[in-house]
Amino acid sequence: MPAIEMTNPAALPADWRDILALTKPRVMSLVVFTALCGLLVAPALPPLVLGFTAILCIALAAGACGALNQWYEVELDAKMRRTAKRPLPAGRMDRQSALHFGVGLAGFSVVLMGLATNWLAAVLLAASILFYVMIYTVWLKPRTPQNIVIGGGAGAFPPLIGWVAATGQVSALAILLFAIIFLWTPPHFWALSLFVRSDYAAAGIPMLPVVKGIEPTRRQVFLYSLPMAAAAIAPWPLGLAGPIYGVCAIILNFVFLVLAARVLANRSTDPAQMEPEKHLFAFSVFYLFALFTVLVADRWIA
Ligand code: HEM
Ligand SMILES: CC(C)=CCC/C(C)=C/CC/C(C)=C/COP(=O)(O)OP(=O)(O)O
Repeated sequence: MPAIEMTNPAALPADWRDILALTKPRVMSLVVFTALCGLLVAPALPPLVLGFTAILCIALAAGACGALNQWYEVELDAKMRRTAKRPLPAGRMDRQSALHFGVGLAGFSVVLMGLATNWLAAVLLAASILFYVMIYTVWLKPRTPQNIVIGGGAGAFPPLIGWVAATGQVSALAILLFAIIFLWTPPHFWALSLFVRSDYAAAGIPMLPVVKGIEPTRRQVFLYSLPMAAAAIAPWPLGLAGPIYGVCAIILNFVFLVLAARVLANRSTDPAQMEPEKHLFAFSVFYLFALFTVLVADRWIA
């Protein structure tokens, strides 16, 4: 645990914007959306109230992850331009409150999930929170550039949990949805890490471009994009999704691969000239929203 207390009592208390910021709402939006899509493409739909409760639980759990991550990383966040204005490093909230908020949300979301849907969904939810906080944030992130490959698995759970909340069991499409996000995470994050490399270097976090350099990271971005595209298109040939999904998935993945190839071809080491990396990062977020949207549309229209 970071040793120093970053609290600046003069700036307390936090307002609702800080509490919201603690949950990383922009990231949470995609986590929740993929969970909702996992629930909506499952073979059996739960009653509306239970479905809504399941998605609420996943949102609260994702918020807990954000709060616990920021509680643990207050010193690191203070060293990076991108994160220095967060409520804890900026001194607008005290660490103890963030810890209580995170633990409370985590416990509440898991128990509510178990009571409202089923205990397999609750166990998977608890495992994702523990995975993100303990395996990714505490263990791997400060130690190895493979942190996001292994630890990023936590972010791949939401559609699987949505599916299990609806059906009580795991099946092939749910596992494929997990695989798509698992393989999507490295290009998503490493594209960003290339143009904020100096932040990670300043904070001493061993992200790939800091440890191995820019060119190897660009190669990894492209290499992970290939199996990601295969996993994303696979539901169509496997008969788990129809042609609407198949055609849209091919187009989305084609664009993704073109942008990843532009990253691979970029020779600049100056963040100001890393347009291909910025484009791929921005597109990666749109891509996942769009891919999951067409999966649901395909299921509901066809
Ligand atoms: C270990 C895995 C991951 C890492 C290290 C990572 C890292 C990041 C970082 C550093 C940002 C920058 C924006 C910020 O400061 O909030 C970001 C943005 C974002 N990430 Fe990830 N991410 C990961 C996985 C995911 C997953 C699984 C999802 C959702 C399925 C996701 C969705 C998003 C979204 C929606 C944004 C916001 C982009 C924006 O602000 O426009 N990320 N990610
Ligand atoms: C089912 C469930 C609850 C899953 C949620 C898992 C989750 C929160 C996934 C998102 C991953 C994420 C925010 C990574 C940010 O990396 P970082 O923490 O290194 O980013 P930072 O540098 O911005 O703090």
